[in-house]
Amino acid sequence: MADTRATDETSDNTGGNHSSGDGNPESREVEKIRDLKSVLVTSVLNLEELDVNLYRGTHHWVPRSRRLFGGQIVGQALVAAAKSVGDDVYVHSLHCYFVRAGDPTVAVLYQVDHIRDGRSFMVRSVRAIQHGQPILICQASFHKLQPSPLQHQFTMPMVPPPEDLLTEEQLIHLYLTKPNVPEKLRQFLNQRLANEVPIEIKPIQPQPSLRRPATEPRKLFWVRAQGHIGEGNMKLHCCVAAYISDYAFLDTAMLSLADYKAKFFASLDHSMWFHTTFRSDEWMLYECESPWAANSRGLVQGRMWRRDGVLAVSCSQEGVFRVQPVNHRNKL
Ligand SMILES: CC(C)(COP(=O)(O)OP(=O)(O)OC[C@H]1O[C@@H](n2cnc3c(N)ncnc32)[C@H](O)[C@@H]1OP(=O)(O)O)[C@@H](O)C(=O)NCCC(=O)NCCSC(=O)CCCC(=O)O
Repeated sequence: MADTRATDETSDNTGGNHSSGDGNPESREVEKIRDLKSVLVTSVLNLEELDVNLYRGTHHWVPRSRRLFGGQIVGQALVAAAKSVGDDVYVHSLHCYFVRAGDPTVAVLYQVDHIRDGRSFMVRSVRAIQHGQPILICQASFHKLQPSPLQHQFTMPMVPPPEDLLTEEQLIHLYLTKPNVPEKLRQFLNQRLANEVPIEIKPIQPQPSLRRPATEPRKLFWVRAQGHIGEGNMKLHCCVAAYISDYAFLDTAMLSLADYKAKFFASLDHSMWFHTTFRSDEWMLYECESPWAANSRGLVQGRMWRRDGVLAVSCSQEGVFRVQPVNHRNKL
């Protein structure tokens, strides 16, 4: 398969061959941020080894729900599992259940069990533990590279390139310059700007306001890790993709329902399939859709495309949604 990744010469020392260096001060600022090593690599996915097959992870960003971000727990579980396999195998899939809410005030322990080492495949089971109890159980399977003539993939949807689109932050700044933005909405948007999510997003069809009509439960956005990671460590890019894949994914299921908000929602499980090499610090198109929702649950499926059209990762997740009608008089 074609591989359009930047070489280390162009990416490690210069901040990569990213296209925002057009001479204007805002772009230079963005470029400076891109030069910094991603916090995902320097801290979030940098687990401390406590004992054989036992690791400790800490947090960087905690969602407004005050429960740990699911993508962080999955990403860290995959880091722990990947430490127990050699460099000649790559994760091809993982399957997780979120069984308890994560407590953001304490670290998470990751205990790895070696389930089987086969000739081609190796399977690991990881338990993420807090307060002596599992918060996540994860099975991850690794595979040697075994090329085969059996090859196909869907075609990437046609969308504008990331260079033609604004980031979520830029869209919020733009929106806040409008007159008559309700105070509650202004507060909400300023809170979003203060969020230190280590992910950058460029929506293909930005929602102009929070008051939106019901639509087809499908959305597309460009996404990448904030900061620089560089080429070379495919295991690490898979762990970063696991982190990224859970962000802004589950709410796809809510798009079909207008005039309701989720008073409680959480992901129940998360599965991923890794198909080929990619860079998680380069823009990837995340195509998210929800084929079904009912009975307080919704299913979402996602595909992450490299910008050269290669399907890199597939994901799926089911979540629980407890919804209530929005009172539009008090609505943001
Ligand atoms: C999924 C649950 C909650 C299931 O546990 P449970 O004891 O069976 O909980 P539950 O009974 O469903 O209660 C949960 C909540 O739902 C309420 N509830 C229960 N039944 C009803 C009803 N009929 N009507 C209205 N509300 C109902 C309950 O009162 C609970 O609410 P509460 O927590 O008390 O406010 C649990 O296993 C859990 O917390 N697992 C961890 C889930 C998690 O933390 N996932 C990862 C984080 S979510 C994420 O990262 C998504 C991405 C977010 C993003 O895009 O920013």
